[in-house]
Amino acid sequence: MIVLFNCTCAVPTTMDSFHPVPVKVNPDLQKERDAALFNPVELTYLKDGGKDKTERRRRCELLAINDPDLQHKDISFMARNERYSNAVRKAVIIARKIKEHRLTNMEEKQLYISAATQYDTYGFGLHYGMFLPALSAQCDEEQRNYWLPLAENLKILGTYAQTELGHGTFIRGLETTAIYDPKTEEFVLHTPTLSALKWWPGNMGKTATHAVVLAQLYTNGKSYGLHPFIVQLRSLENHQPLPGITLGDIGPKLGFHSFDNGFLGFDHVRIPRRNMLMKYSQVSPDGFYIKPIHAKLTYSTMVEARVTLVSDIAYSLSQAVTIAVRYSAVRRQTEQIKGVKEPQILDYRTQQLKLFPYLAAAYAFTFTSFVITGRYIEVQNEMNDGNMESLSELHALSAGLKAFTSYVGNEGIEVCRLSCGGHGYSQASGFPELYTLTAPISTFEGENTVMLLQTARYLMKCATTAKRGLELPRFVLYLSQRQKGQCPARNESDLLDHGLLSDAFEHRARRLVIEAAQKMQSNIGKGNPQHVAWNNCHMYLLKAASAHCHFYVVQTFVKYINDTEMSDAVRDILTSLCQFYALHGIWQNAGDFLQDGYMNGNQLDMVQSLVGKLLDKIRINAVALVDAFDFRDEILCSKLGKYDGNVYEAMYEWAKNSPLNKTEVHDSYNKYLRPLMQSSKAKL
Ligand SMILES: CCCCCCCCCCC/C=C/C(=O)SCCNC(=O)CCNC(=O)[C@H](O)C(C)(C)COP(=O)(O)OP(=O)(O)OC[C@H]1O[C@@H](n2cnc3c(N)ncnc32)[C@H](O)[C@@H]1OP(=O)(O)O
Ligand SMILES: Cc1cc2nc3c(=O)[nH]c(=O)nc-3n(C[C@H](O)[C@H](O)[C@H](O)COP(=O)(O)OP(=O)(O)OC[C@H]3O[C@@H](n4cnc5c(N)ncnc54)[C@H](O)[C@@H]3O)c2cc1C
Repeated sequence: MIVLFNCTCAVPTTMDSFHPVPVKVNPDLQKERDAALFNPVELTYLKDGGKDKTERRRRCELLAINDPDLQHKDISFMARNERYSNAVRKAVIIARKIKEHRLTNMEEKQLYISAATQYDTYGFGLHYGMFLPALSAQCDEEQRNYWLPLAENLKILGTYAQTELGHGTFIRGLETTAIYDPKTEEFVLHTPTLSALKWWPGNMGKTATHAVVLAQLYTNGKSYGLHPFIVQLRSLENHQPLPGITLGDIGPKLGFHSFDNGFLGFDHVRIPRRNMLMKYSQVSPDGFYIKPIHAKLTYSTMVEARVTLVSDIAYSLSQAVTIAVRYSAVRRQTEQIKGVKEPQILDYRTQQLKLFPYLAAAYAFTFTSFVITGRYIEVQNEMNDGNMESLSELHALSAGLKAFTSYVGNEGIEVCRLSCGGHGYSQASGFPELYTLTAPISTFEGENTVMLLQTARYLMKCATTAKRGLELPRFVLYLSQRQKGQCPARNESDLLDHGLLSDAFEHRARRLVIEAAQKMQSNIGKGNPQHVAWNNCHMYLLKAASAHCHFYVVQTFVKYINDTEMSDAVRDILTSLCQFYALHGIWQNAGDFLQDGYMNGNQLDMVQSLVGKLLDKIRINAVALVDAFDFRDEILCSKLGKYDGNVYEAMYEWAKNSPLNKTEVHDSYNKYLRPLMQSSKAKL
């Protein structure tokens, strides 16, 4: 370890940190760092997967942060047009620099991109995020050889065009048609109605030259459902839309201001037969259809994206708690004893109760993202060998976790913003961008309620399988085990046991899944058709899916601590954080644990008391816990969350840059105010 800080206060911090040496660290923040009971760098290494990986990440980030070509004024001071243009400019530079820096590894590229884009969207987000993955997953060998080099070398720029104006969730109901014409060996793409216009695809409004378009396939007069097609949208010479194609931007949104989400219509546009992506299903030249080995393989791009979003949410929530915890350490408010300095707001129990559940969740989701990413890779390998057995499991897991984590993540970011009082509302805080960037994750890649219902659908099947005594996949194996009676905790120390806490969430999940299955059965027993019974049982199904995901996260957190090598000090704080995550979850959902008598009032009292006690353990380490996320100021983009804690100086400097401050007297004074105030009527 090296001594890095040459600060004006107390003892220099020994931290293997890559933050630049600040001239002066806010003394309150320094005091927090000095008091921490573990070394945050150790936790950084753990989170990154080892010291080497941390160093590599930091190198990639610095390459972007220190690059003069990637600098620009704060996006908060840009209008939409300028933001879009800036995002495209940067995307082009990023592409060039990735080559120059020889960043060939996917992880390194992503790290570089995320540091270079900071808290804005990436101008080629859909190209890399969905277009390339869709091509990789859905092209056959020959198509891959043709399209991938073009896409990878940015000779074409792509998007993923699935959603329509009238249809987003229910994709079987999409209206865009692709009718095969064997005479010319072409598909004819057509938008039959207004509601069939493709609507929302990112980078489609102004940027993309190509799209993977999801359309209803017809051949030999028969409909075969949704299939992916690669379609050229714009000329590669002058970027004009091609004949028969209508394109545009859908207008400003809640956020994503630099993104050109677009609309797209086809008027009998012809594409070659081989533009249907044919890895899983094919149409022969004479129009014969060959079906895929699994009906839902067309949806695989969405599964991949949902897995990635769990990591994105963990990352955004980590940023939000970093800002809020650091700010809460430097912000002082409300004199308690006359003449004595106002306390740090982080000392208020209510502030801790706002922030620490999300601090714990940020870690829980980070570890969960490791596990689901690992599982995704395993299943992908199985599928590459032609084994589709685990696809349903992966779909249920990724859909549920994407929904569960993004609900909590969105809520957490908003709570963090509120916890910063008025300054949280300023763009200087970073929250408006962070919130609006993360908010649509609850909607895109599958609306959250719908995704939880998909998980519930899978769990209902598993409940039936379990009842029949048949084998279940590992992550739902608990459904085939018997309920364990009552929670055995006799005192507070019992309730700190990770095994006991995990069992409590397991019990709750199993009970709610079985209850939902019974409600479904009794609804169907009353003569209701399946879809009516399903709708009647929505409230049980949603709760069951959510409880299942909650259990999965708690179990993963526990397992991570048990299975990972770490120092005693880090183990100690992660243990407290995990206990807090679980106990707070029980406290917040007390009804579920009391409803069937699994826990009693006395145990709940102990849970609540422990939540209070753990606040102290986390309080002393809170700043170190957020430091361990290791966000540089240039990446956090928040004046409230600055590493040196010099918040007020930073806010004042930032405000001076507001375009309204360019002139001392604004134009509107001469145009409107002066005539008003100097008119005879306005005289007092
Ligand atoms: C922090 C910063 C982040 C910055 C990010 C910047 C970049 C921004 C990028 C944003 C990009 C956004 C892109 C998009 O949004 S693309 C569009 C995404 N759209 C969706 O996700 C649509 C959601 N709808 C669906 O997935 C399906 O229609 C739905 C699953 C809801 C229903 O499908 P369907 O009606 O066909 O299915 P059924 O309900 O009848 O079920 C039939 C069986 O199929 C199983 N199933 C469903 N989906 C899958 C799947 N993906 N894989 C495997 N199996 C699946 C389902 O469980 C049923 O199985 P059983 O019959 O066995 O029960
Ligand atoms: C920022 C952003 C970027 C996007 N980028 C893309 C993109 O690049 N490409 C693309 O193709 N699409 C994109 N989308 C579209 C996105 O995928 C859809 O908006 C999303 O899938 C939700 O579908 P929807 O809008 O039809 O919602 P709806 O389904 O209309 O949802 C509205 C309400 O109906 C409820 N509901 C719907 N169906 C059911 C059901 N079966 N049971 C119970 N409740 C139900 C939902 O829970 C919700 O409360 C993007 C969207 C956003 C916001």
